Amino acid sequence: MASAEELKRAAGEAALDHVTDGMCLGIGTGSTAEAFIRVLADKVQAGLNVIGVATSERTEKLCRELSIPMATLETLPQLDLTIDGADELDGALRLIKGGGGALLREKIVAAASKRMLVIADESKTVETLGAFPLPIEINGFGMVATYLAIQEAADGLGLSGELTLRRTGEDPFITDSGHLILDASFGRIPDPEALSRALHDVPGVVEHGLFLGLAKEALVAGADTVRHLTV
Ligand SMILES: O=C(CO)[C@H](O)[C@H](O)COP(=O)(O)O
Repeated sequence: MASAEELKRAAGEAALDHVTDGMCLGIGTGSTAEAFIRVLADKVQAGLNVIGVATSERTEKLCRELSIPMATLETLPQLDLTIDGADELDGALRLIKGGGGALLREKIVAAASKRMLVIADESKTVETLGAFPLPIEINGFGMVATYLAIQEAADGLGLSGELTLRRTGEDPFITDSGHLILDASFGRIPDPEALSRALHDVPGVVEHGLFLGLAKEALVAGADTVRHLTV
């Protein structure tokens, strides 16, 4: 049986077929995105000409270490393709992202791209989003008020569950943009669009990890093959 690492690498290798010379690439965050970055770096070494925009400081550092040419979204605000992992994807390619804490930049970069291609292994596919706790990036100011307002918004949709402040050891986890993350264990999310709107209506919510209508394609690595899903 293929290991998780092998599946991530298979998805990363399959993603290379979608990368062509001269592309401006959004580059995702997480272990699957890192598997892609490593195979991309080999191609760049062999002469592929691309320029990347990272979705996190961690990705930026790895890409630079591997000599992938990098730019910022300020200098390159329109990208051809973003390749990124996901924590969950459903049949309509709606995603939960942010397990690695990079959801805000990931969403900005994906939205600035003509295409978003998700890379994942089969374990990430679900019927209904929500088994993975939904990351919600919030401003530190008034965080208790924001916490309560999120609970109220979720209650209004019939969703309830724990909201947990993400930590690194004893300290709150701080995102690359200086915010906090609440991980929301709502369970099944039958109407992700309604939850997205409700969360965006809460002052203090900077962004959430529901990626809706952004990904039109995914490469999902299973034991025998990598499936190319489209919507
Ligand atoms: O959204 C993300 C980071 O914010 C990642 O894409 C997501 O957490 C999946 O990570 P991995 O490939 O390590 O399972």
